[in-house]
Amino acid sequence: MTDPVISLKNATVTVGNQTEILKGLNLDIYPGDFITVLGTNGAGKSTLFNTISGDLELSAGSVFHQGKDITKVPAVKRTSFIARVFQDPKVGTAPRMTVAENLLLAEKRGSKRTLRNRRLTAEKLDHYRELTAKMGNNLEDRLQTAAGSLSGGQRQALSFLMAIQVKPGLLLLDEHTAALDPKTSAQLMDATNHQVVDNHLTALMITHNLADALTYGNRLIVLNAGNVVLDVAGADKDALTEENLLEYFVH
Ligand SMILES: Nc1ncnc2c1ncn2[C@@H]1O[C@H](COP(=O)(O)OP(=O)(O)OP(=O)(O)O)[C@@H](O)[C@H]1O
Repeated sequence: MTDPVISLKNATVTVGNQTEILKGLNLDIYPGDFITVLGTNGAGKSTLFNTISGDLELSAGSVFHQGKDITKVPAVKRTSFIARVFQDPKVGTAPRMTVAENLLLAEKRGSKRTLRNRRLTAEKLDHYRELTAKMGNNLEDRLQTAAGSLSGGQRQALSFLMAIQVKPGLLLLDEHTAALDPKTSAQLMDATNHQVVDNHLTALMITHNLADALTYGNRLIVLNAGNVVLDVAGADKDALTEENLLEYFVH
């Protein structure tokens, strides 16, 4: 069987007065997995992402990347293979730079982010126009607009494109459509799905939207009190209903 992209073994995070917020969690993420992640507030979803990205150290257990132990590898080094999109449209883009400049900046994942010695050629602009047009929200007409002047939906679409500009080994989507109005959110979700599927990305997506969790992805996990309480894929996932899922939402 193929090696997992990321493996968490007995991942444990303890804070303050011995409070465990991840409790010996085990999870194997395989190439091409698109996993929707559900769970009550405080279940440990963001903590899970923080341990994968390296922003939070494990108190016990290990993280492996393609079989290599990366438990002690800092977040900054993991950006060469892990990309993340956050809930807040303001995070992830440089507000004073144009959309095109932001995309140019994102072309070198993991290395120092500078525009020195890099130029926006006509060829690049054509490529960015094509890329942004796929997001379905007229971002392609705003390539020369400062990111800070975009609508929330356009800015989030830009953050998303920047995250996948260089294909990441793993894409972490941290409620990336939650701050948007329902129509914009649905539209970005649809574009996200196309990009993940068409580019064979491996992705985890935290959402509180049960319908989205059921509709998208090949696999679904539910976290509760710092552990995975449901992990289903394929036909088992397809057979799930929102009522089934609610049974796992216990405080
Ligand atoms: N650095 C920290 N110190 C103390 N407690 C923390 C810390 N980080 C998270 N927690 C606690 O750990 C639990 C899990 O938090 P986490 O943010 O991972 O939950 P979540 O599932 O992402 O929740 P939400 O859906 O509200 O975003 C919560 O009870 C939270 O208050």
